[in-house]
Amino acid sequence: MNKIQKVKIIKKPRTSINPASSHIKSLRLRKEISSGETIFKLKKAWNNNKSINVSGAGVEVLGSPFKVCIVKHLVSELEHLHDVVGSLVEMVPMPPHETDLFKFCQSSALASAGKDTPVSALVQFLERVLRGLVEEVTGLTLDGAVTSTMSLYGYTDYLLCHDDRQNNRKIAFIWYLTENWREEYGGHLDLFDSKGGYPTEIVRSILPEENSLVFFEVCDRSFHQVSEVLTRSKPRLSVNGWFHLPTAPARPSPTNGLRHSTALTLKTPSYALVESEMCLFVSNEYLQHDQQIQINRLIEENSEISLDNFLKAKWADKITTELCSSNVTWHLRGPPNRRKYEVADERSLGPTVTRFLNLMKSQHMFALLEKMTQLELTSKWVHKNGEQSLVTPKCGYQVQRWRRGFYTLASDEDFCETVPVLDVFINFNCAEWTQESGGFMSYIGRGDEDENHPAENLVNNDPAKKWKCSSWEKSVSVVLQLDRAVVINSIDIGNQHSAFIEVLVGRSSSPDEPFQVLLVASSFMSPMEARNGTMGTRVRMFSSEQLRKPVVEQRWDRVKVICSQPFNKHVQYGLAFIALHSAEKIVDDLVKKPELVPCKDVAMAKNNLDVKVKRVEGPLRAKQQSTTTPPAKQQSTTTLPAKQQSTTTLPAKQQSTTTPLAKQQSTTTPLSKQQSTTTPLSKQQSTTIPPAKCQRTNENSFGAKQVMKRPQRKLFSKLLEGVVFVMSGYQNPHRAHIRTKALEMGAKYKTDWSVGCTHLM
Ligand SMILES: O=C(O)CCC(=O)C(=O)O
Ligand SMILES: [Fe+2]
Repeated sequence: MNKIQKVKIIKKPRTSINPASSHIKSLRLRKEISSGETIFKLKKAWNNNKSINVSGAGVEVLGSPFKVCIVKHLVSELEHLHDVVGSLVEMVPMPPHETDLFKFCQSSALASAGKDTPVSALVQFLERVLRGLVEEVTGLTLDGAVTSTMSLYGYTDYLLCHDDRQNNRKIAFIWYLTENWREEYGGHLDLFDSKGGYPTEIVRSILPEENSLVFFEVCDRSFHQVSEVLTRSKPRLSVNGWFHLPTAPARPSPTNGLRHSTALTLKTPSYALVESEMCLFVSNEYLQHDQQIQINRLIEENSEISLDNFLKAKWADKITTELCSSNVTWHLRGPPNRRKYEVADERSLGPTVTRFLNLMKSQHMFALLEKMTQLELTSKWVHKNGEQSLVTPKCGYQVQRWRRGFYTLASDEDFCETVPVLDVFINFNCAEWTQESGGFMSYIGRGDEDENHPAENLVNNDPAKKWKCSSWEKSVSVVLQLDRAVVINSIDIGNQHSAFIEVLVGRSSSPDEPFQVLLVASSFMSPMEARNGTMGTRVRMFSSEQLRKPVVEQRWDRVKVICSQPFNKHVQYGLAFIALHSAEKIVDDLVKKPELVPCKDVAMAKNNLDVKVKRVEGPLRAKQQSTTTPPAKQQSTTTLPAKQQSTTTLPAKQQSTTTPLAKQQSTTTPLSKQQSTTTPLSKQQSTTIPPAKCQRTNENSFGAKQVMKRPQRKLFSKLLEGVVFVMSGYQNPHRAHIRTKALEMGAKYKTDWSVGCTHLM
């Protein structure tokens, strides 16, 4: 039986537009730019870190805050440029992307477009003409290949402060393509000054004028951002990318994490306060035992909770008035590549706020939170190595003020890195807050794991790679395109924590016909296993008897796999592998180079999934941001340490609202390798942003969430306990090496697949 070399994922339908490459071929640099005299001046300034404005040629070089070159009217033929932009916008899908760092629409890498299309012609223009110009000005010899994408920033889109240092990028460029862009539309390219490796303030804002080009040297000072787009009238369009050095050694991307001390200083609770303060401030119902039990139950289930009217109205009002008073001194907190919001100087706070803060950091509040969460929040004697020590949880807090344009980037370092944390916050001055007002607090999972598990992994025969959803959704699906239609006689499926897997089939020749079920939804994990996270990597093999007749007797070239996990919301699930077998002979040549374009389902699912609150192996990350025009909003935040693991939540007795926002991934750089989808631009522009699980900014609502999970340590020799594996396709010595390692990790090895085997490697 031949193994069908799985798949390419459905390709975008051919557009009716004929290659408009002729337009692009006729794009020429405006001749004043490349005159010998201009280039000489620019080169000299660039090399000496000096600024020069060759105004006659419309070109400027900046020596600080880092080396930047700004070219106005890059190409001479504006009509041609309009044609090109028109074709590109129609041809290039630009799905929306959002992380804590950015929100915009972006195409996949333009270089992946087929030959003889307007896109490939544009890439050639970038690689030849633009690279030539950049090389002349900078004196660098650059790699022939450019990494480029098309980006579209709609209303309220932005890209926060970053330095572009990734993947050996040497020169970044942006070519702006929207006609008549005006100052009041926002979307400026802001350049930051820096000090000691940290961005400090914006020293230059560049208007993204049509047909202007900016390029700059990517270095540890190249901090820049795209300010929020403030117009609904048109999107900010650009082609942007990076040139690399030809033989730059591959080195890991700098983390850009620039470790910054946590915003909070941790303190032990105060014991001075009398308990009556608690009854004075906190609404009675939250002090009642049965309410606390109910709250605890909900926290156990969801790991977060929002308690409306946590404080008695009278006190909440007093606090609000004091916080809004002009007596309070607010300081902006940075650095801009990490956060931007204001923090109150404690000494300037009014008496009620101070009293309230004392309550929040008192042992009584710790005890109340302990009752609600069942986390260990009060001092405990701990026996360790025959000795007893008193462990006292600590808290850190801030009184923050948020307004339009403020943000924090997700970072575990905002919390203690090694200690689990309970995040607690209370909002003031946001009565009648609407969704339009923005300012949500969102909890997001690590996106970087998800980036490692794209659907492409299902076609790269690497057993270590899997396809996983990036955060929980009841079901996710992927469509695989085979090289030809065949009868599928049997299927092997390696599970990755899905409870059920269903396989459907279709034909590319009849795209409108619904998929037909080939393998009915089959159980891979019991509800108990799913909840406990055990036995999530079973392999099951389905013979033709287990596949549905008459479907199994017919030829199909599309395979849709639907995975679902209704029992455990906190697991990234998907497929480890799927192998389809056919008795028909498959022509090797056709199947060896599967082309993979993730289908819309995946891209959409990914977008949808990424925004959900999820719990993955690592700590959850937090994001706070305010992007629309709200009245000034105030938040106060208290973080308390915690110990146990728990999950997401909903409100106790009163309602808490979770409101849709947008998708977040926690990658720290704009996506340069996006999936392409079949969604035309016109559709995407009207795409509503996928829902996210966000904490609504409710007036006087109290929110709590455990944001870190302590990984359970396991002995190395037990890491693969319970795994019984067989190996296929590995040659010695690699084979022996893997086998030995797996055995050392507690797995059992079998030479052939048999009952009891759990993994096929
Ligand atoms: O569009 C711009 O002005 C800058 C884009 C950018 O910085 C990026 O994509 O990394
Ligand atoms: Fe950038």
